[in-house]
Amino acid sequence: MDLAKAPGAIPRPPEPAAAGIHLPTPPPPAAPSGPPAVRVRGLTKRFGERLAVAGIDLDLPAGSFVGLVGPNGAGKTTTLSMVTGLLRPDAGTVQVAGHDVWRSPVAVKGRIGVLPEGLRLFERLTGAELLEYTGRLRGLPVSDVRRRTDDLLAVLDLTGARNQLVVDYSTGMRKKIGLAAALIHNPTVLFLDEPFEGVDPVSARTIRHVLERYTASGATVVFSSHVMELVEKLCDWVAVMRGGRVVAQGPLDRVRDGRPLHEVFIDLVGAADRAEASLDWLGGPR
Ligand SMILES: Nc1ncnc2c1ncn2[C@@H]1O[C@H](COP(=O)(O)OP(=O)(O)OP(=O)(O)O)[C@@H](O)[C@H]1O
Repeated sequence: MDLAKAPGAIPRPPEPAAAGIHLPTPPPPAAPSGPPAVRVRGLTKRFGERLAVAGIDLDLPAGSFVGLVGPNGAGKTTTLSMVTGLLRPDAGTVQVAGHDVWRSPVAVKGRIGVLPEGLRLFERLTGAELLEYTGRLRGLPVSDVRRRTDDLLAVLDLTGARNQLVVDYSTGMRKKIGLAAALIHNPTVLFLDEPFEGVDPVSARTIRHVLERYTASGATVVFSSHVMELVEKLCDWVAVMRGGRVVAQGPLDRVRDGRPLHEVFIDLVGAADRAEASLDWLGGPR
């Protein structure tokens, strides 16, 4: 299949000199061989009184596998929605592959694939029809669309369900067909919000293989997750959010600093030992 060819692939830049948990606002990484996959400056979003994203800066190098992590309500989905042009920021700028998301939306949208949280699919199409429709919307020739549809369905183990209506797909199958739709135009940067949520281990492994193959071609994946083991296994770059701020970002090994990621995460997000507070009745006499 032609996913691995990635014509727009940008070579992976060297690691920046300094970034990690001891430097909450690290300097932007050097990117001598091209623009970073994502460059965010001062990105801000308020919902009423709530400051969901508080003026964050992010520099995600091209060619990396990026994990965006943080506790519930940290601002990950809001950030990804603004970075992918789905939600207008109150302030700040976002560039993807060197193009401003809000000034050049067409240039950006042609270069990205998105699997958003709570993805709505065209339920009354079959899996194959959904991919063919998406490919045609992306402006691909019919012959390419057919070939890519067959390839994606095969790699994602959906060939047997190609003529089944999407409404009848399971949660994991929906994630996989959504991923296929996000990949069909061979984007330069792929954004995935919780791609492994509700997915069984076999489907998760299939998705992982597809993503690893895709990044090996020089493309960039940015995904949000709560599963530190997965982030540790897949990612070479992480950004940690808490309360609408980026509290650490950089190469995984630099952020981890020799410790398991979940320990670093708990330190960074300041998890209090709340479970012991006031549940003395739980498990007591009934
Ligand atoms: N449409 C909205 N209207 C009002 N508040 C919102 C809206 N979307 C998000 N928020 C608030 O913004 C904050 C950040 O939410 P967001 O969904 O970005 O967090 P998250 O890190 O993705 O969380 P989770 O891991 O639980 O999915 C939360 O306090 C949330 O309640």
